[in-house]
Amino acid sequence: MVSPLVAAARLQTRANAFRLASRSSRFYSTKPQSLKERLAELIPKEKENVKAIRTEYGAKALGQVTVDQLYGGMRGLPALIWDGSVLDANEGIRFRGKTIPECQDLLPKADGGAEPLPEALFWLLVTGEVPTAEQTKAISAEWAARAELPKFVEELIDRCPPTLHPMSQFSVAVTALNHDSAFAKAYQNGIPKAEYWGPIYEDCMDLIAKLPAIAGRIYRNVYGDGKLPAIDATKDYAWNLSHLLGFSDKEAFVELMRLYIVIHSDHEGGNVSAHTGKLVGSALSDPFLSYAAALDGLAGPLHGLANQEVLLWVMKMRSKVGENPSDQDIKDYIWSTLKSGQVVPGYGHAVLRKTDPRYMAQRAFALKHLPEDPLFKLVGQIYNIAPGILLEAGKAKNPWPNVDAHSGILLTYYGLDQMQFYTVLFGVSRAFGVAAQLIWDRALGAPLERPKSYSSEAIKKMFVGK
Ligand SMILES: CC(=O)SCCNC(=O)CCNC(=O)[C@H](O)C(C)(C)COP(=O)(O)OP(=O)(O)OC[C@H]1O[C@@H](n2cnc3c(N)ncnc32)[C@H](O)[C@@H]1OP(=O)(O)O
Ligand SMILES: O=C([O-])CC(=O)C(=O)O
Repeated sequence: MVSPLVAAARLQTRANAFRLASRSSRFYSTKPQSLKERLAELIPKEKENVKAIRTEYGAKALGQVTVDQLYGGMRGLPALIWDGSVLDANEGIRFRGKTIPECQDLLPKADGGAEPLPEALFWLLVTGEVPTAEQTKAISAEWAARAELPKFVEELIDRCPPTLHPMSQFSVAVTALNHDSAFAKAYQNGIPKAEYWGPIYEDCMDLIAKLPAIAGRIYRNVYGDGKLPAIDATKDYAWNLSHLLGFSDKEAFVELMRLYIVIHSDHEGGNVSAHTGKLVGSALSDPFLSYAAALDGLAGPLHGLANQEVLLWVMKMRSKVGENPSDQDIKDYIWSTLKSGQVVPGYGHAVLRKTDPRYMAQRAFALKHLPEDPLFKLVGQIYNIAPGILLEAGKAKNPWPNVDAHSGILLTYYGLDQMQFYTVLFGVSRAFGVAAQLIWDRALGAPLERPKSYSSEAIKKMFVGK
């Protein structure tokens, strides 16, 4: 049974597809309209839209800023613009207005696949439109064609000691891609501001295309014999990522990667990685430098590294309480974590106040593909217990699980059990949202970010006696 919302979105998509198909057959007899061509059409309209909003509402206030917000990590502070995705505290993420189930329903799939293709999600994030199957395939082919790494970047990764955390290796490699940045070169050659988005787009496409080769190389160097297969230009992005990691023979793993990249791609503008990418990009650092900075933020345990921390925590729990713990064993373990001053990884969120729909999407995947897996059952048991304890402890504003509470056990099931590597996969995914945002920021001429900071002394002086 399809909800009215999904049915309406489907109709809209079919209308879009029809419009696109007829436009492309009129103007491009052999090739479908490319993402860059569509973007070039959308940018002037969006510039007009922003101009109109600023003329009409530019002087309106969005609310008050409290002193607590300055000390409290700016929670709830309205400070950023990003159209790609919006997070509702109770409902979770929508990509260009579409929920995760709607994306699963509407976005093109691989032949024989059931999960949406990340290529299509990128198109959606950039344009707000669902691409046709043909356009999605064209992105797969384009990314495959751009996938090769410069030799010196391969050597740089090969020289990293295997003891260097995979996220640090990842960041080093992405930073080094700046060597060939089209934007950095164009800037040095005096490109005018109105044209920035063109080379930024090229860099973003290169960035996303090269991430599987970086991730695969790190994985094979640290956990294998360092030898990598060639990518297959006829396959999709997630298949090639799986192939470079050594898992493309498991069709369900490839499907997992498709879902994984889609759900981890973007989480509105204010999360640490997305905001870091935007901030660094605002200095006109190229997309490689901007995304390396974003990766460094993603590598923190309160953000993307939490997926590694969850699995470590679950494994430690298992070694303490055994394979089949009672509810009481789990309760005691969670309390011992809290009493020792640590967070329960995978639980809580800065914005969400209900179970993360990304957790639910992964749970649905597990119910379909690995319902009897003992680790999946354990994670489900923890889900039944942890929120009650976090509520009783009374500190966390959100006692429910986030995306990171589930991803590790899915990867472990398929044999990817090297948990230090997990955040690299998150980093491959998050590039989709950050890249889409960098393209639009430069297209719309977003300025250098520079908010005001205050000293505590200044705050006291402002309010003393008032
Ligand atoms: C992809 C992602 O980034 S999803 C998030 C991944 N991170 C994790 O799963 C780590 C565990 N969770 C947390 O640390 C937090 O919930 C965060 C960082 C995600 C959100 O932080 P905040 O917005 O500050 O949460 P909140 O306002 O609820 O925090 C209030 C208090 O509850 C604590 N708290 C929040 N979540 C948890 C948790 N899971 N376990 C224990 N304590 C928690 C906070 O540490 C804070 O304590 P303090 O007052 O002593 O500083
Ligand atoms: O939104 C946040 O702050 C953290 C998060 O879940 C993400 O970035 O995916």
